[in-house]
Amino acid sequence: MRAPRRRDPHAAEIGLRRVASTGEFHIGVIGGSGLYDPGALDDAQEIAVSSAFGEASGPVVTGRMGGRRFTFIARHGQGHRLSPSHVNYRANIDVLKRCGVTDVLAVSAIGSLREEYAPGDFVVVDQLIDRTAGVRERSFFGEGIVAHVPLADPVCPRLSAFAAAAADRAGARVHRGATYVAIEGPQFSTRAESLLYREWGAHVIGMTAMPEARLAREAELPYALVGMVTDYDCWRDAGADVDVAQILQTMAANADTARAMLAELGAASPAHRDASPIDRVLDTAIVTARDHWPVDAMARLDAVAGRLTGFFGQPQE
Ligand SMILES: CSC[C@H]1O[C@H](OP(=O)(O)O)[C@H](O)[C@@H]1O
Ligand SMILES: Nc1ncnc2[nH]cnc12
Repeated sequence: MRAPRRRDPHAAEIGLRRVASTGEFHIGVIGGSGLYDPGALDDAQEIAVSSAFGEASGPVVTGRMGGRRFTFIARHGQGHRLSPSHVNYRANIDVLKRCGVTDVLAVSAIGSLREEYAPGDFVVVDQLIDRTAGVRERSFFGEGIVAHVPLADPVCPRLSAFAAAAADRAGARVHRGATYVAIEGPQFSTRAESLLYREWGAHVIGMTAMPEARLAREAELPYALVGMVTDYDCWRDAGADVDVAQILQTMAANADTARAMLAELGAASPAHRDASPIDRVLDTAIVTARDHWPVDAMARLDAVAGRLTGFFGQPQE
């Protein structure tokens, strides 16, 4: 599906500050490798939204499915131009927050580190191990305003349960609960690394969930990750080691099921969702004394932490 491209009359407004929340459940979808569009959205609009954190991966597409609002961004950009190390994760999350999303569902291609997670299966991840190299921007905070959010449980159990049920209804074989190890890439792992991650207890592997999940948490957005297994990485004695052709072929075969999952999610989600503790995680995370918050940092955080900083120094709460 190609949504009509247009400059929304409110785009400048959206680029400046987060859209006032209507209290409506609004799902932001980050589409990974092989999922460059969300499927048919009612009243689809493509909007270029600017971010205080640089260039997002591309414009968002916003519209409705099953009555629910979805806003979609392709993680690697249209045409898959951005490597996992070059995705601007901060800008993507900032842009989704500016669009008023209440929750973020990431959809990713993943390798399997376990025999029972077979190519084509969907895996709803519940834990993350970060093996990225530390070069990706992993926090919105630190330049003038310091915050330490809790990340013990990096995904939202409610959104994960909604997504798992939707994937079931879309006809996928679904595994609930798995530990995802995020590597820097862009190369795939060595055999020794793959075997080591299995010993660590990881079940699946990818290159993008970190720092995405960290940033969603800082932006007070409940985050869930549905992985689609594309390969067995390189730990098995039998079978071929992972390569991109294998991944893209499996993704091509499963992208329609992923879109069906989104449609099912829209059809079954409540119009309004109950509050989540993640919605207010910054209440107890910011350590910098309020009278030391620099105005420029407050302006940059107007979407991510707008609930606390307000717009250009005017606190909203
Ligand atoms: C194209 S193969 C490797 C690539 O696929 C996964 O991307 P995403 O998580 O965005 O679906 C993996 O993390 C790598 O970035
Ligand atoms: N084996 C693998 N390693 C890292 N990222 C992946 N994405 C899909 N398969 C992968």
